[in-house]
Amino acid sequence: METTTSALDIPVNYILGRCTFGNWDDDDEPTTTTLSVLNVCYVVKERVGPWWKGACLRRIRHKLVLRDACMHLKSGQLTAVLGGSGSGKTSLLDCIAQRADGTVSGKVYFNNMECTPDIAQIYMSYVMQADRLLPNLTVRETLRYSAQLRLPGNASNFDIEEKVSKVIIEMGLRHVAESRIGGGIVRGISGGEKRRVTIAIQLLQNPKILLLDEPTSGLDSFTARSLIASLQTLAHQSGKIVLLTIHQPRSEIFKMFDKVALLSRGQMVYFGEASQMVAYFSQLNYRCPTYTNPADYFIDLASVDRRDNERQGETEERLRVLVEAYGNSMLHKDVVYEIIEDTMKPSTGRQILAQKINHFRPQNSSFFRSLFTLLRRMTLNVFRDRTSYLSRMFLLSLFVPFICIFLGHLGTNQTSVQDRIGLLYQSSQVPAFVAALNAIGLFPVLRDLYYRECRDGLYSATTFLLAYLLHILPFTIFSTATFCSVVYWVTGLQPQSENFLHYSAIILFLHLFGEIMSVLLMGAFMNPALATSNASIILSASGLMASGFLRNVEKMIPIFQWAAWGNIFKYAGEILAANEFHNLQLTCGINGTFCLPNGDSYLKLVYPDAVENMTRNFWAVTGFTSATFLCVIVVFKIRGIPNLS
Ligand SMILES: Nc1ncnc2c1ncn2[C@@H]1O[C@H](COP(=O)(O)OP(=O)(O)OP(=O)(O)O)[C@@H](O)[C@H]1O
Repeated sequence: METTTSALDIPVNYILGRCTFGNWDDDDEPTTTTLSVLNVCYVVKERVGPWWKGACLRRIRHKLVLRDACMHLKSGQLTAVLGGSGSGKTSLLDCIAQRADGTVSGKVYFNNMECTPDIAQIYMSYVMQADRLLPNLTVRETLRYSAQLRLPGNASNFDIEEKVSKVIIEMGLRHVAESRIGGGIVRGISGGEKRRVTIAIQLLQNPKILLLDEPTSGLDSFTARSLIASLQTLAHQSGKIVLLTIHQPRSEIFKMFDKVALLSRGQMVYFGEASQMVAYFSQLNYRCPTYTNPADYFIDLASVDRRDNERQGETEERLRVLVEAYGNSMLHKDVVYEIIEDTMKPSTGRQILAQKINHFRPQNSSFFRSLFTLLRRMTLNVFRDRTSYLSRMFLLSLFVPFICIFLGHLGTNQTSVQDRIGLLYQSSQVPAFVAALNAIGLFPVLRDLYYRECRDGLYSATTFLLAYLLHILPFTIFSTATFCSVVYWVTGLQPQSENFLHYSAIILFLHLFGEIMSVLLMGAFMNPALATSNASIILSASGLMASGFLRNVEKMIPIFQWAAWGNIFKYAGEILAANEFHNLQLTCGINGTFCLPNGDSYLKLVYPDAVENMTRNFWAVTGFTSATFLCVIVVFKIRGIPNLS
């Protein structure tokens, strides 16, 4: 294999090595990486005005978030982006990682080659502010599943275990490797350890560049210091570029930075060696007082004081002078000169790199491998969560005693007709509702993890949703079987096994439909509470309008009749009615009042063609459930991946 080093400073065998068995980890290959940011400007659109005016009527305001940001970073450096709240730190990382929502101009170069989303996905890892981890897995399991999703398909189990153990040691997680992550209800590892797990996940891919947004937020100062020390070691020993944003670093942390970028309202006030910062500002007559943390002093210096107009004017003028001074400084000119000089170099390796890029995306690990990894991870997560597990298995069964006690054995007299209708109505509604409730408890955390991993390019919406559907299927089948077995036989519905199977199949489909509908709404709305209320309204309105148990559909106004054709409950209702009332013998009273001699007379009145349409209706129910699942995939694809912090 060729071992020449391209002009991009990436050995060709590094690229090729990723697809060779056992050689996907390039730790032993010394490479110099550069990351250059040249005159990056970032503009976002904001809609102004009350929401009820809608997207079209609200005025659009363009906001300049970053202006002419320039940075030149080399491997082995730990760089911090400092600045007050809203100064553009996160936006700068978003632009570098090619994840910005708005319009970006200027250039970002990776090893002197213009950075594209493909390059960013392969060589950069982005640790967002929030830890999105499954609470019921241990640290090692979390990393193992992540490795299976991230590493190339030819990585063996041994390779994966080795890599996982390595990052566990690297991030100082050995003592909690077998502990659960934990969450809001179950206590698990500490906040600092969760941050380390999140970083460790990104390190699995052995990125050349590690971007971290506020890695120390929410941590006490000791934990924050030890985390930054680990990142410093990572940069210095592994030769990575580590770029992080940080709020109020204590002075010991400040000393660990090799370089610092200071931002104020999207403009650079300083970019250079951390050790030169005090001298630079002293020469501008802003001397950091003795015994003052330089980071605090510089962040204050770069912030606008908005307490009153006078102070705002003063601080804005000071910032204008500082920005101008930095723009005219040799420090800035050297950075720009260095970037331009580097990018002018001939780069024969670019085409090779460009050709290879498509082959080494993480999602190129096979569809089935991703699907089974997700399936195993989701199943383990639900098995470990006692509440979710019990609720999935037995929540539907909780309704059984109520139904059985309330209705008892139905018999065949005239009043049993109404009891049957009530039972069938409840049978169609309850499973769908219970499924929606189960989804609300479990899906949001999986969805947020999907958003993060999908943004990292690990798998698609289809793989995720298919894995979700497959992992709930055994629970859905079990809880339906338990519910139907008791309700059906205790209440004494038609005793033939064929009828029981028809009844159970419809309950299974409705149970599944409720879950899929709920997932669809959680794809459309970020807020799970909003999704739940919408799911409840849709399911009750559908059952009310289309099932025919509360009101004969034929007697409704035409618009409702047409709408019923597009509703799964119409077909499910017809099947349940035909299944129960066809060939059912009823007894009449002795006082000669109106009497239905058998179930078919009831069907003739309310569901005239239900028996003939059984097969068609079964196909319709199957089709509706499948089509709703396809709609979920479409909704997730259209909605895209929100830029979660
Ligand atoms: N997509 C967007 N839509 C609207 N405004 C945005 C968007 N992205 C960034 N901004 C605005 O740009 C400014 C900088 O945001 P950014 O999140 O980068 O700041 P920050 O320095 O990271 O702040 P903090 O330290 O508080 O997280 C803010 O005023 C923010 O509201």
